[in-house]
Amino acid sequence: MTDLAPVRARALFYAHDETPVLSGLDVDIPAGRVTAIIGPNGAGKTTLIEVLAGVRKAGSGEVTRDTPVALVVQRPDAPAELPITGRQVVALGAAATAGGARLGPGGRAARVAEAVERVGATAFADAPFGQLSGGQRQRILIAQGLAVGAGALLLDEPAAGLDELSRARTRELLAAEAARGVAVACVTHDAADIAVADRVIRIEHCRAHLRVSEAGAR
Ligand SMILES: Nc1ncnc2c1ncn2[C@@H]1O[C@H](COP(=O)(O)OP(=O)(O)OP(=O)(O)O)[C@@H](O)[C@H]1O
Repeated sequence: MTDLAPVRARALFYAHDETPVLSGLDVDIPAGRVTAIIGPNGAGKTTLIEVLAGVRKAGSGEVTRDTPVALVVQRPDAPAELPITGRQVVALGAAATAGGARLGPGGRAARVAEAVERVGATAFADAPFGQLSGGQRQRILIAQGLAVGAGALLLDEPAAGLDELSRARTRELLAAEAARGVAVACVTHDAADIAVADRVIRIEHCRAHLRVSEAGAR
């Protein structure tokens, strides 16, 4: 018998206004695996990941989260004068973690520094977030997700805007998180991300067509 996935949805239905986007989906995001969520533009991938993370409420069906979930959103525009550094954005992730308060200021700072280092952002982390390039902001957001230390890490196109080195580094990071038992799901259009994913969920036609293939690579 297989363990229940810590993040899962059953008979999931979601509509934007009156338009059904997700209809009757059963989705598992298992621990220790990287699940790629793929499909054409407008298929409902972002909607799915936001419903799984709990930032959107399912219209009907059941969404279960047995673990805290960190969501890495697509990089936002940010005004250049926004008074927050990249490192402070990452610190919001460390503060959000279940054990964040117990860590204390030194522990949280160390966790932030580690996450910043893992995404290769040390050189620019202390610049204002709004003055970073799009790819640099994206890397800061990935670091924020890592700093949460949640049992599930859901990412919406983390590779968008990243150079090749940063894409490869992100793939390695996600595999490392899965290797330590995190349930990882990643919306992506990147062929290399899909090739190395343990599982692939394909969403098509804006609704219920769902295919899961298990690579079983790990
Ligand atoms: N806030 C919204 N209000 C109304 N419709 C929306 C909203 N957000 C998304 N939609 C619609 O829901 C559908 C799914 O959008 P979603 O962003 O989930 O797709 P996606 O698969 O992530 O697309 P992409 O690959 O282009 O990022 C699309 O038809 C889109 O137009």
